[in-house]
Amino acid sequence: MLQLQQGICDSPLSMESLIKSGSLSSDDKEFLQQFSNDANMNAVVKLCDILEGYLARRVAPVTPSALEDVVEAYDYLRCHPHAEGCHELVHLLRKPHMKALIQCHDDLANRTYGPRLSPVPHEVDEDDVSVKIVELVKQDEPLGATIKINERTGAILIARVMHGGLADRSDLLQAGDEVQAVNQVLVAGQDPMTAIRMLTTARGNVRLSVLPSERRSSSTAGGVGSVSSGGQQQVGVSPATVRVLFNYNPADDGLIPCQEAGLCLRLGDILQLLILLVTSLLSSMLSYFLLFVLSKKADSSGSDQQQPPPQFYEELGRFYPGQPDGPTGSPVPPYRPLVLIGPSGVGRRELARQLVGTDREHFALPVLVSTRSQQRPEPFVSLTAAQIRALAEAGRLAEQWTEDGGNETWALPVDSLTKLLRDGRVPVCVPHGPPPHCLLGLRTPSLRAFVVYVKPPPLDVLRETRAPHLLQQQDSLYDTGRQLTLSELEAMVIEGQRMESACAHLIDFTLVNDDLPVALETLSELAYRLETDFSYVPKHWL
Ligand SMILES: Nc1ncnc2c1ncn2[C@@H]1O[C@H](COP(=O)(O)OP(=O)(O)OP(=O)(O)O)[C@@H](O)[C@H]1O
Repeated sequence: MLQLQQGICDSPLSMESLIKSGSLSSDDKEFLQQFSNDANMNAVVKLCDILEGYLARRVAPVTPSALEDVVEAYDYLRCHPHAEGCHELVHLLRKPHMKALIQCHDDLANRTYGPRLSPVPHEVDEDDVSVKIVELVKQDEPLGATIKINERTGAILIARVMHGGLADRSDLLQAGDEVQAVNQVLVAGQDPMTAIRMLTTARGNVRLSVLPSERRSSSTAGGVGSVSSGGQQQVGVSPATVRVLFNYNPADDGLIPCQEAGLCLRLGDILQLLILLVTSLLSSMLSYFLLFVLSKKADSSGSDQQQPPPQFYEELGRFYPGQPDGPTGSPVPPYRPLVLIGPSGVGRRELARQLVGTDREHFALPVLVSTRSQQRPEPFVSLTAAQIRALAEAGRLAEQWTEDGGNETWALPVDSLTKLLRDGRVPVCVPHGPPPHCLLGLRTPSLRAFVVYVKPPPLDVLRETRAPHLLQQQDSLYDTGRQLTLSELEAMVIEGQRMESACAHLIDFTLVNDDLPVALETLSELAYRLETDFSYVPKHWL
């Protein structure tokens, strides 16, 4: 039907001339006459004209990275909740389908809906002699592979195979294969543009003569320490992301074989390990690195510190990856509870209270349960000891402790946190006990708590910022009910150092609490950014 309409649009006179020609019977002529006079038919033809005109127009995206701009605007508005009209916009931008729409825009603008390229290989083997004949059936779609020229030999090589493209689907071509001929026309030694032209213009059955790369056989052999024909040792480490648990500067290390090639590591950094082709120098560097890591492990295993299990990390998607497990089946925003740890008196409660005060619709202190019956400033739900015990036995408590000489049992129920998360709010928790124990029920795959270590500043800054006369002046501002003695400040610094080194593997962010308003602003920015940026979590949480 469309083709017929298109034919009519293309040649408006052809119908007329057909009717006038003597080749049609009178019935056919009458039918065509009625057909061409029909109002609906004319409307359809007009519609075709309009659509054709519209399709001929090129629509260009205003920006290729709308998501970035939106995230920036979202962050800004979240940190400035009092700006006029921002509330509604934040609410709108928070919606998962809004993100999907913007992401879709960017995908179209960047044409990322097509197949993705696999990484460029570093080396190509050239010693093979067996020729492989590959036959592909190619219509209008591209080959799905890029080629490059080996400058030394002039060989035309497959540089990359696009994921999901024709070459990839055929499973017959591999990065590193040398293309010798296309449809029996030799390309070896020719200008790569000629080869590209031949590959792009060829249609139907395309026959390629290729010298296979050895990469395929060596990579499928896999395994640690397999040796390829090039004499290079291939380490069978799959790409992995790990977290650095200690500071390391190669310049301070007298044992490293090549200091210039050493990596500066900072505690908490995320390292991505890729598959390596290891030359002898790199091999010795890697062995050194592994020995170094092992000796670090051995160093600390002598102490009473709890050893973290070896853990790989994974990127957590940003900006509403959306988990379809909301109460109504709708996606839940990817909020994570914020957990503040730190030595006693460092200001965790103060920061938590103030953060919640900046945006009560978004942040909340989780409701505790207790056997206590009288009220306290912080809200809690009174339960019997048996009820709390039942929750503990069912694994529904993130933390439990006693107060008043063991007379009162207190607990943080997991449900209190999940309820807030489901309501689209971020729970801000201040665990009662010391880490790492207090984090066991919070750093779980379902809660994925983000741990902020509130670090005391150096003693002189502590003395300055927590001086009694300052506290009195700031009473109204900070609601400070507690004055710390000098010995408490000293103990805070020592305890802070111990906690930081014992829990390094559990800390996601270190916040120095020197100036309270500055620390609060950093915490608030971090909390909002966490919702829009990538972050790393242990792989087994996902
Ligand atoms: N940066 C700061 N400058 C000045 N005073 C501060 C600062 N941070 C916290 N404070 C004050 O220090 C006191 C202790 O803070 P807070 O009660 O929050 O500590 P905490 O870490 O929760 O300790 P604990 O775990 O023992 O309850 C409070 O009076 C608080 O107002």
